[in-house]
Amino acid sequence: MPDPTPNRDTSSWPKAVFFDLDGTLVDSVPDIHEALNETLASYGEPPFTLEAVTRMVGRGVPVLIERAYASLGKDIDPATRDKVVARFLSIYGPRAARLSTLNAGASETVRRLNEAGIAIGCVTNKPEAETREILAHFGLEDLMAVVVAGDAGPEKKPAPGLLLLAAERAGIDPGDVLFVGDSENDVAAARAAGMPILVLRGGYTALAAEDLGADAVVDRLDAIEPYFAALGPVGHGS
Ligand SMILES: O=C(O)COP(=O)(O)O
Ligand SMILES: [Mg+2]
Repeated sequence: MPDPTPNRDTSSWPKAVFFDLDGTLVDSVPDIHEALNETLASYGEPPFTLEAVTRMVGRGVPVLIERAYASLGKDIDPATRDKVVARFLSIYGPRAARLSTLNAGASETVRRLNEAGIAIGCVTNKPEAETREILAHFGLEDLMAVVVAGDAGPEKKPAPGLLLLAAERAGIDPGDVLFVGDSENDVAAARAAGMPILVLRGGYTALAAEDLGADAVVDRLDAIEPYFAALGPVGHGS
């Protein structure tokens, strides 16, 4: 048992919890996999396995397409890539939540924190339209104080800009926000933004969860709350 820390007031920390989307709130890769293969087929290219696509997700759609073509051993110039991105989104957009499922504890955790007065955000490299479609499909969009997606303007994660924009829009100091993600991009973005970071095991990364450099690793999203006291303004960084 950890020592009790009676003088530490962490009851008001965090003021907000931001969640990554793909691989964190939602296991979204089945829909990405299907749409990517349909996109590639339309250009006469062969399909990838679900596992291969899982390793391509995490840096946004343009990088997904670049990684797919790199895996095919093909160079792709920026103009062609943008055309393929547009085709992918036209296929993926209308059915981004058909095969996807919520990760264990996602809905309950977002609801409970929201009821406790903690502002909830979603900060993802995925574009906003598809992000909102997925959140709405799972009944989470209305619970979000802020949604900042990959096309919001700032450089995508691992840069900190999307997280900082979300904090600004929520009117909350970045140090009062906990970020929950699944990959090295999330950890790097959170560190650069000055936010503590928890990582969910089993997300979209080739690395072991313990090696991502997060403040802690959780097996399920409903296991994050016990970490609040330790990661709060006093505990963080100690
Ligand atoms: O769109 C992606 O590549 C990944 O999105 P994420 O930031 O929600 O993991
Ligand atoms: Mg992710």
